Amino acid sequence: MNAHSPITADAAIPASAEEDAIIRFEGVAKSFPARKNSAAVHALAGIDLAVPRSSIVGVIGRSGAGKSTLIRLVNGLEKPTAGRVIVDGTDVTRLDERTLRSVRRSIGMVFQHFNLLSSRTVFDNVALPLEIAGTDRRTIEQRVNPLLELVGLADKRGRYPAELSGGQKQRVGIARALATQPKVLLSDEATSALDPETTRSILDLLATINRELGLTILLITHEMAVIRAIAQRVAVLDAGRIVEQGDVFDLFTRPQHETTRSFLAAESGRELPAFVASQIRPEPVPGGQVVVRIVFRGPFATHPVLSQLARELGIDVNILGGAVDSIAGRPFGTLIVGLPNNGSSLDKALAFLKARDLDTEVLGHVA
Ligand SMILES: Nc1ncnc2c1ncn2[C@@H]1O[C@H](COP(=O)(O)OP(=O)(O)OP(=O)(O)O)[C@@H](O)[C@H]1O
Repeated sequence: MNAHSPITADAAIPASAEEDAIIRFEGVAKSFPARKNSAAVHALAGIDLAVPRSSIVGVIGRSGAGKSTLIRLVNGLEKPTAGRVIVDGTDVTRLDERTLRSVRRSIGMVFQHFNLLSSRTVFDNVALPLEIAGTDRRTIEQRVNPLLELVGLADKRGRYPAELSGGQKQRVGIARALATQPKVLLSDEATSALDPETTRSILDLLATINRELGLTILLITHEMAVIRAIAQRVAVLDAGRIVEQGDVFDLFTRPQHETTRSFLAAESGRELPAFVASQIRPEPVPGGQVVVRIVFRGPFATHPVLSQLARELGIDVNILGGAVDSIAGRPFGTLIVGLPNNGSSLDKALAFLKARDLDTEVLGHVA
């Protein structure tokens, strides 16, 4: 996959035009017309996004960024004002309602609030899309029972939604989304209503489904932790535009856009330790230290670079905080260090780190 690139809407280039994309947004815009008491809303503009077949792609954005609108364009619940949305070779923006209904069967969807029918059992909720499609009872039994096994609810087939926990309800929602054997699964904040532990188990289930069934998943979320847990690629949506997109590891370790950085602020090691945050200031402090964030990627994450720096350049390095972690199975570390506030030592230290392919960022100054 390509490294990520910050893009402006006007110069937007598909992340990976040559890849086998099962979903492709091409120059998509969506505006909602003005109404009596409200101005027109430009919900999306200049969207170019490719979702490779069998991948998990996340779209992250704040409330109102346009996430729901974007996902509703895939199953034709919204029509774009400009551009095309291609799903498995079909431009879904040009279909009549009847053809769209059949295409929707190849697109499963899971929702934040599960959207189960309270008067139907677990089995009958999962069977519903098959009944609507006119599937015979025997085939329904053959399809639904393994799906209940897959989501771990075989023993709950006769229960009603009110008798289930949030996590179990979402498992029913996932089984129902898979009933018509879709090519694509859309997830609209599927874990936002769940506690962290249940979130983890639902994300694990989605990852298993992706791996075992090869099902492509496009998910929208406002949480970086969700992206980090299961996505391979990510697009950051801000006020209707994709401001940055790419490989999850690259985006987490080399965020380019301010919005991405703010989403990452609470991620491990990026947050300044409280005692530094309370003292840090933008202007140099005479005789003080410069606070620098160093990001270690890949093999350098475990090298003793700082002790080399201290030894070879004779510069004191004061470690203020940090963490070593892994994203998508690749190690990376973040260290917050204090370096002497003296021009030549600082320049030498930054050049030393750059020569070892480490990213540095001057965050401010402390006494
Ligand atoms: N049917 C509609 N008519 C008018 N404006 C709409 C409509 N649907 C969405 N919008 C507007 O489009 C913008 C994007 O909304 P959208 O629901 O896609 O954002 P979102 O990122 O999903 O937000 P949230 O996380 O709060 O659900 C918002 O300003 C919203 O008010």
